[in-house]
Amino acid sequence: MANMNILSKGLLKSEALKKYILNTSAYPREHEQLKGIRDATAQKYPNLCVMGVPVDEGLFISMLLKLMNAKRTMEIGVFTGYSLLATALALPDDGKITAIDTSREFFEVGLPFIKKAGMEHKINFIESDAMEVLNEMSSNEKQKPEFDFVFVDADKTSYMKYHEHIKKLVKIGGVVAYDNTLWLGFLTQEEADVPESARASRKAMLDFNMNLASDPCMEVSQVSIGDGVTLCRRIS
Ligand SMILES: C[S@@+](CC[C@H](N)C(=O)[O-])C[C@H]1O[C@@H](n2cnc3c(N)ncnc32)[C@H](O)[C@@H]1O
Repeated sequence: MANMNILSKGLLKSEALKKYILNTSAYPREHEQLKGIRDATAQKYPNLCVMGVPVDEGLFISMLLKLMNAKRTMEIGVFTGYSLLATALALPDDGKITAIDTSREFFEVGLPFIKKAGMEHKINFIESDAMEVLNEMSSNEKQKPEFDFVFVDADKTSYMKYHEHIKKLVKIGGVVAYDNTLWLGFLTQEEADVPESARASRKAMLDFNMNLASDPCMEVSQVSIGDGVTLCRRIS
């Protein structure tokens, strides 16, 4: 019973801390057009708006990109463009983002805010299944792109397949960031306690995390921000 109390206090504290971080350092620093995307998404897709990266994660990605001097990036899983615009704002004026999503409709919700921020010229949006684009890029031996940074935030069951391609497309010293690697906290629960709709992704994420932990090509750091972001720096 005593242990339960400590545990529940810990969880409550962590929710309170999350709010504290958002209110103190994240919301006040959110770019006006990013807030525009967040509000427009909540209005248009009230049940899906949690798909966008949270504000503190957007700031984290922005900081990382600037520290790396990233110029050429790829994003898999754009939705309405929150992380995409956070990335575009962090890149230099001649920076370029290859942005892939199966839905142009989602992307178009955020596009007016991307335009207002003056960032459209940095973005090449491709409406496609990500595997098709990755297959094509990987098979083009003559002009294989070399990305400084790749952000992956699409279907969780495909992360392992994406990784096999991306690790050859990111340059040595470049970084791949995988979102949702804590998968809503379900990873540490028994499968029977997890809603059926989340089980396939939970299993895929458990396998993916295990696989990354022993990937000799990557230095790995799993960061507990948002729903978990795993940073992989290519070392060979
Ligand atoms: C979690 S949302 C991305 C959120 C986004 N990063 C943001 O900050 O708003 C996942 C997106 O992945 C896209 N997606 C799912 N499966 C995909 C696939 N196989 N190829 C490309 N995009 C995919 C969905 O259409 C959806 O927009």
